[in-house]
Parts: sequence; C-alpha cells; structure tokens
Amino acid sequence: MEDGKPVWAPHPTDGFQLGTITDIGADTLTIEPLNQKGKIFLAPMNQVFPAEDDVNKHVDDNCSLMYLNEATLLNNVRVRYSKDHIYTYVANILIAVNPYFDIPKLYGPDAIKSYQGKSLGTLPPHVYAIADKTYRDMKVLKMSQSIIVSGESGAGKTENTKFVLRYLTTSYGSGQDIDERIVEANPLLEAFGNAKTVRNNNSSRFGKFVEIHFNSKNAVVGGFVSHYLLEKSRICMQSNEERNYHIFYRLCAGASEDLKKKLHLDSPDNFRHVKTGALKDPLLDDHGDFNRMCEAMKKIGLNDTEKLDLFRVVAGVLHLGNIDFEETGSSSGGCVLKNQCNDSLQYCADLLGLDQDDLRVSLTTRVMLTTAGGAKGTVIKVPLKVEQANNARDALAKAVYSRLFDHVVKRVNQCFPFETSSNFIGVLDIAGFEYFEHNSFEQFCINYCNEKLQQFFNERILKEVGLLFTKILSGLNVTILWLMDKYLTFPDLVEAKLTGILDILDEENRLPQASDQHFAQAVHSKHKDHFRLTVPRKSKLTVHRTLRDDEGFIIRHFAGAVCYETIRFVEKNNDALHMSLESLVCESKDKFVRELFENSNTSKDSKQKAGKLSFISVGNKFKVRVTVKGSFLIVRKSP
Ligand SMILES: Nc1ncnc2c1ncn2[C@@H]1O[C@H](COP(=O)(O)OP(=O)(O)OP(=O)(O)O)[C@@H](O)[C@H]1O
Repeated sequence: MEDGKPVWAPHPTDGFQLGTITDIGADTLTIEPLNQKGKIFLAPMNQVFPAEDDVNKHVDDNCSLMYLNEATLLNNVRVRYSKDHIYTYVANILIAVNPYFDIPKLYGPDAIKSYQGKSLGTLPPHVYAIADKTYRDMKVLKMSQSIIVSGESGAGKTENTKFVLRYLTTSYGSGQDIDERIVEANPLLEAFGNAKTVRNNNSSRFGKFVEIHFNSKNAVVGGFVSHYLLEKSRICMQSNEERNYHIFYRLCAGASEDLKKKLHLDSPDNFRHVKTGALKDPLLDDHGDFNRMCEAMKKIGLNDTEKLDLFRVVAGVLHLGNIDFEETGSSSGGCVLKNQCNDSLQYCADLLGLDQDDLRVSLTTRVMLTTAGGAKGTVIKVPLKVEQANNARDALAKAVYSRLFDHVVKRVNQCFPFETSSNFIGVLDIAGFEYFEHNSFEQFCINYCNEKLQQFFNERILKEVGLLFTKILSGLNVTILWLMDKYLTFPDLVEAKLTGILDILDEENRLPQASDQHFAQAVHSKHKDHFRLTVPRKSKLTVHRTLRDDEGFIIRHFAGAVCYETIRFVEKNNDALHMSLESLVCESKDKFVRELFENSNTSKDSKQKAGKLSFISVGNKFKVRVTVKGSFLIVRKSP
C-alpha cells in the first residue's frame, strides 16, 4: 500500500469503506474515512486492502483489476450493478447480481443473436455468453458439459437457468415444437415444486438437473429433467410468512366453478395445510398464474384428463389435511375422527379412489403381524393415539403429494423425448443457501447440499489453479501448500459414518425413546472441539443465545454461521408411511393414484411386514456426491 493512497477498510454495514492510513501500529492501522474527515478508527492490518486508482471505474472481468482483494472485487461488482451491468466475469466464471426488475433488451432476441458463436470476453459478460461457450466446448471437445448455478435463495439461479435453456433452444434448436416445450415445462414444474418463502416469492423447493440433448449435428433433440429432494415438510406445515406449494392456491383461485364443485374446493382459508402460512401476497396473482400454468400444460401436450388427474390429487391432499381426531375415551386408548370431519374424509376418499371406511380405519389404527408368542403371523390392529393419527395423516399427505410431483417430472420428460443423443448440456439448479432467524431441518439439508457444491467448486478451482502454478513454477524449487483445512472439516462433521450429524440423527430415529434433545446432546458430545460446530449460547444473536445446548447447534458454513433449532429434527427425518396406509393407496380404485404408488418398495419392506413403523431417513437421501464437469455461474442477491 502506497503512502497517502486510498485503501479499503472494514465497515460494519457496507463491507468496506474508503479511507487513508494515518498511523501504523503493531497489528492495526489507523484509518481516516474519505467521506468523514477526522473520524478516525482502528482496523486490523490484514483487513485493510489497497484500492484501485479510480474506484468508480469498472471492468468486465474481476481478473483485470490492478489489485485483487475482497474489497476491490466487491466494489467492481457493485459499481457495475449500479449501472445495470449485472453480470461480471471472473475468468470463465460468471457472477450475476439479481436486479429484481427487467432490464430492457438484456435478454431479447437481438441479445440472443449477438452472442451466438462469440468467444467469452468478446461482448459484455452475459449468461448467454456462458451458455454459448458451453455449447462450443461441447461441440469442439465432443463431450457433454454442465453449468452449475450456485447462490443463496433468491439470488436468481432459476431465472438464469431459464435464460440458459431459452438461449440454447432458440440458438441451436431444430426449430420444432420440442424447443418450446423444454422452456414451457418450467411453469408446470414451478407450480408443483416452488413456493413463496421469506426470501423469494418463487423459491424452488427441490433441486433439478436439466439436460438438453444434442444430436451428432449439435442440434437440440430433446431434454431430460432429474429432480432431487422435494421439501416435503412444507406440504403440511409452513412458517408464518411462507406458503405451501403454488398449485394449492392457484387451483383454489383459478379453477372454474364447475371444477371447484367437482373437487369440493373453496377458499384456501378453509384448508389446514395451506392456511398456516401467508395466504395472500399482493405480488402474487394466483388466478393469473393458474391460467398461465394451464396454458403451459397445453403447450407441452397434457390433455384434459391428465390435468384433471393432477388437480384431483391436489384437492385430495387438501381435504386429507382437514381430517381431525379426538380421543375415544375408552380404556383401549386410541382415537376416532371428529364428527365434523366426515365430509373431508368422504371428499378425500372419493378424490383418491379410496374406500371411506378403509381410510378411516387406516388413519386411526395400524396393522401389526405378531412375531412372537401365541399364533405368530396373526394380524392385529393397534389403535393410534391422536398425535400418532395426526402424524399418519400428514405422512400420507406428504407421500401422495411427493409421488404426484415425481409424476409431474416424469410426465414433463415425456414431452421432449429423444431416441438417441450424442451429447448434452446440463444445468444444475438446487435450492439456495438459506439463513433465517429460526432454522430447522429443511435449512440444514439445503445448506448441506450447498456446502457440498461449494466444496466441489473450491476443490475444482484450487486444483485448476494448482496445476497452472505447478506448470509455471516447474523447474523452480517451490512447494505449493494449500490451506484447505476449513473446507475439509465439513464432511466429517455431517457425513462421517456413525459420528456425522446425519448418522447421529438416523441413530436417534431408531431408538425406542427418540428425542430431539438427546440428538442435540449427542451432536455436541461427539464434536466437542470441532472447528465448525458450536453451541447456540455462543451465537452473536440474542435470539439464539436463549436456546439450551440440547436445543440446537451452530454450524459455521462457507456462507456464514447458521444456528439450527433441533426441535422436530427427529420427526422430520422420518419419511415412513405405515403399512395400512401404504397398502391402502397402492390398492386405490383410481388408476392414476395406483400408478403413482407403483414400484413402491416400502410396502414390500420386511420390517413393514413385521408390522413396525419402519424408518426411512430423509437426511440420508441428501447425502450427495457432486461430480460434474463444466462451467460455473455464481448468482448473488443485489446489495
Ligand atoms: N436476471 C433477472 N432479471 C430480473 N429479475 C430477476 C432476475 N433474476 C432473478 N430475478 C427476480 O428474482 C426472483 C428470484 O429469483 P430466482 O427464483 O431465480 O432465485 P433462486 O436463486 O432460484 O432462489 P431459490 O434458491 O429460492 O429458488 C425472481 O422471481 C425474479 O423476480
């Protein structure tokens, strides 16, 4: 840092502020802010960085800055964002800042045309440039390529994913129906898999990997969508300012009177599974979105019967949620349906093709086969307590809706079939990093996936840079030492066999007296001195400091520390549906519902046969291995 020249020094809210150094201490520097003369402050020496000569000038590529440090990189992105240049390169990685408004002409047909066949850097940074580079790499290298879109929730991942798909199908499509279908599949997927959250009115609550397939002449021939881990807990419960999946509200708002009558639908206020969250949002147009979704369904080739099948099951889940139980008061314990729920039971049973009485019995009892004593293999019906029946009802709702979502994705895939393909371009868009005042199992799973992706990113980039350095420095006697311990400690905390948080939780689920408190205690005792884990009372926020050690834990993620409240972790980690309910839906009179549960292997599970409510771990389904080749796109929320 040169004498008298401006530097970037830490700022409590803005990240960094410009100032000059007025004094130098042993470990600190005295800084005088440029815009607040005389208001000097001390800053740690390693957090003060040299500034560019002209801080208002910006460059397309962060690598072209004279000084490369956190402050200059951020400032460049900020200056560009203020001029509506939302994209910035870091070599062949693209940073995108969410503008939250439509920037005129940024994505129009002319823009698409202008980026076709152009090398990265020829034109201003753009998501189209990344898409085109990926396409050219696929063509030249004759290898499939992938783009990873990463960023916190609401950063713009899904929007940019859609721009990539639109660009590739428009530029390199075969000009047939299929190009449009690949793009039009999104409104349908989003209707069933997206929801309003505190951070994003259209938040993806599932991960997807969209492949666009090309023939030997490098023209689009079809597509394929893989989906991961729909957030099931949302189907039965949402926090105050959030909503359930869009489709529930859209159907209530947009269905014709005739359809509403058929499905016994009225306002969402009348359905337990949707009324817990925010019902109305002035920015959401459920009626209009219903019509847009129906239009998209038509474009991708869904007929009226298929549409009705989907809507029928959605309505069935809504009515199921309205079934309530009360104690029988008899000595055998158990519960019965409340009288006022008989209509809901009937509607749910009719819409899902179930026998009303069978549904009633399956919700309030579970079937067990005796395994010891008396006549082994005798079927007995065990009455459920109110809480157990509530859990059974919610487990059924989650199972039916998630099977429906699987079907939607499968049906979407049938809309752009291809017989053979030479290569594909894949775009990975997973639910983004989340951090709220209260964070639960859902945030833990989502953030874990994001952490894995970040880890892959770090390893890949460091490896590439390492190889480059090794090449440059070969011949010189230099050892390259990578300080990666901070990244490497994450997997053993979460994934390690037996001692990782996911295995500790599974172990808890298997205990006869499983409890959230015991789980949290086990996490702390097994990772007492782990760099990434600490107890809630060490949080910087008062709200977390009130939690006891057995009520939560803090994980230091790559994107910041998050305090997880462990209440209901055990319950949320269990995906099992008891045998009576599973067999009931598997044998539905309704062909569509029956098919949703085809290949349902849980019904054949031996533990289920023994009559136990088996445990199916949700957390374990999140254990991921990311092995992708290709380009990166990092999206950021606007400052
Ligand atoms: N490039 C853009 N231009 C205009 N608006 C945008 C752009 N990117 C994002 N937005 C706005 O921001 C909202 C949130 O973006 P998006 O849904 O893509 O976020 P996300 O990163 O996928 O979030 P999540 O992880 O919650 O799914 C969009 O609904 C849109 O209104």
